[in-house]
Amino acid sequence: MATTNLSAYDKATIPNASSLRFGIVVSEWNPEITQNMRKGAVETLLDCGAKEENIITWDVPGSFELVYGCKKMIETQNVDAVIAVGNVIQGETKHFDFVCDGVTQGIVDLNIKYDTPVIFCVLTDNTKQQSIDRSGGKLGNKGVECAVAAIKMAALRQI
Ligand SMILES: Nc1c(NC[C@H](O)[C@H](O)[C@H](O)CO)[nH]c(=O)[nH]c1=O
Ligand SMILES: CC(=O)[C@@H](O)COP(=O)(O)O
Repeated sequence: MATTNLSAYDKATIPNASSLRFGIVVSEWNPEITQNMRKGAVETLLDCGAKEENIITWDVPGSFELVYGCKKMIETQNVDAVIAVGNVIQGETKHFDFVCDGVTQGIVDLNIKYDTPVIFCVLTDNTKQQSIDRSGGKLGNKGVECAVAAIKMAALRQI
């Protein structure tokens, strides 16, 4: 059963992001996918009131490096939330499993260790087409979904 549209959101249900700072850490693997998600995330943050100067974007080599990149973003950039953007596609070997497990557990650990939410914007797909469909294709854009999550979690952090 395919997922629902990832890009649907109701601004009336989203806090205003005008006072919030966001970090976005983007994997360079599969850039045609990750750049589309980054673009969707930035456009959504801006649409919900975020200021362009309050969105800091860094690149890392691959999804496995997202964990360290998000760690440094939290430690040095005074952000209210971080969006980790990556795309892992199954190849011939078990490497897919280890990368996915590593980035997943690493982001979980960051959410436990730091008081800054890290949003899991990592597509872990069987095929390239699945990734295309979820990064601005027929199923929407994961970056949009994760930008909304980042705003909501940043607002929760301020309680
Ligand atoms: N195959 C994919 C990778 N592999 C690279 C790792 O993420 C990592 O950079 C390397 O193992 C060095 O530590 N990364 C992705 O993001 N997507 C892939 O499909
Ligand atoms: C997720 C990966 O690292 C994978 O795309 C690499 O491909 P392979 O498993 O064929 O080496």
